[in-house]
Amino acid sequence: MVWGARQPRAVARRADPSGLGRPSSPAREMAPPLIQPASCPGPRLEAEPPAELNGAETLSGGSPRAAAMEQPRAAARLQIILGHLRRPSAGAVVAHPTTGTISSASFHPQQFQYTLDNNVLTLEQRKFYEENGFLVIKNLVPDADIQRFRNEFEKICRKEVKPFGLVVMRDVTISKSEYTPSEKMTTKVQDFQEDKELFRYCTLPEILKYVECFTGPNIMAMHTMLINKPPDSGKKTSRHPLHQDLHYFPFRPSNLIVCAWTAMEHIDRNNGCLVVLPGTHKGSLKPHDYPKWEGGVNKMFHGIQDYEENNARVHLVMEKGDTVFFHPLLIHGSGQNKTQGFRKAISCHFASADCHYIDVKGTSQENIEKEVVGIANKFWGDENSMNLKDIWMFRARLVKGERINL
Ligand SMILES: CC(C)CC(=O)SCCNC(=O)CCNC(=O)[C@H](O)C(C)(C)COP(=O)(O)OP(=O)(O)OC[C@H]1O[C@@H](n2cnc3c(N)ncnc32)[C@H](O)[C@@H]1OP(=O)(O)O
Ligand SMILES: O=C(O)CCC(=O)C(=O)O
Repeated sequence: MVWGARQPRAVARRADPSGLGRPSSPAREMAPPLIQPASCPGPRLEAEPPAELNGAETLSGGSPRAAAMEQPRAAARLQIILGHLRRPSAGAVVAHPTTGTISSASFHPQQFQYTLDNNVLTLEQRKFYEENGFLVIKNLVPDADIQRFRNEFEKICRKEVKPFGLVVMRDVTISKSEYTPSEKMTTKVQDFQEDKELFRYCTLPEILKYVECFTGPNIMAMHTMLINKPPDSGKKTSRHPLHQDLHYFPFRPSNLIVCAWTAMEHIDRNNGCLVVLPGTHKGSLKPHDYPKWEGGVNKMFHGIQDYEENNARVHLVMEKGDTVFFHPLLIHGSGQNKTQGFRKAISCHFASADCHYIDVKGTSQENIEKEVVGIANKFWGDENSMNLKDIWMFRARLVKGERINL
């Protein structure tokens, strides 16, 4: 697998991040210390019975490794970097009217700190995101695009295409069985930034139009996934534990990061929909670690150890093309897939190019850094000894505007 590689700093970074005009102070946001106070504010939406949550996960199908062996490492990296520099940004975004049912809260525009005023979100939509930390836009991605993502995913599973840097993962319950290239053995593909067809998702005007409401105009695609949640084997390993995505990210500020997650088919509690804890984006980053599940846990599926049990949970039932945008501190996860089908969703975490990297040493993120760097070094060789920032710089790609810090 490839979590990343070193990129020359002179190429990838620029000084002087521009202001985004965000009302809240862009003061440096630090990673939380290892021991931190548990704080969990949170509004209430509809209270539902607790969802069963947990993880699904991965195993490399070997394509990055194969690719890496085909060419010297330094040349491969240079090729990627030059590719990034040549790539144009995604271009102008046309505004469309929005759809979606919104509930309101008692905010005034001057109090907004999680959304930007660019005439895309309605006032009600902004209020909803400010209050809840997520926003579902119905029917955002056209069927034709979803079909193309599906086709490409199937080609990857059959190994007809082997995108550079892609991580192919399989569920922990089959992680030690012999690998046969098929959709049934592929739980997730991650880091598809070099796959032209899948990466189209991150450049879709429909998506970027909304992303800009959270990140501002300079947009980086930081982390990409197509999740193929498998039918649960009975061990409940298809669950994704409740977590905050910021745990994985060594960049800040969190308010300039947003995830877009698009259902590729009808998704409900039966096949493992997303479950979110509304309002938890207003809390802090909490310590994460592996949940103690009897049936096993997928690699790197860390969960929050001490979330507020009484916090309301909302299950996001979505149709094909519906897209949820959510804040990286929002506590979320997904339940087990009780059907025989493979539940598909495609997602990208976007960040403002004005964000900056942080050092997570001495913070609660140190455990995930250790795992990620350990795997990257195993793959690329210790002599390259990458740190978390190098890894993220490797996979980050500009999709709109100007590459500034990240
Ligand atoms: C915001 C966002 C990041 C939120 C999330 O998505 S959280 C989850 C993030 N998860 C990940 O990023 C997982 C990344 N996965 C990977 O990096 C890879 O699939 C690996 C788990 C490292 C496996 O890499 P691979 O190249 O396939 O290496 P190998 O086949 O040689 O396996 C190495 C050892 O790992 C084991 N393994 C593979 N898949 C899993 C799994 N799903 N769960 C637990 N263990 C697993 C495998 O059995 C092998 O173990 P040993 O033979 O060394 O004992
Ligand atoms: O798609 C899912 O089931 C969960 C995805 C998720 O929570 C994540 O990757 O952060």
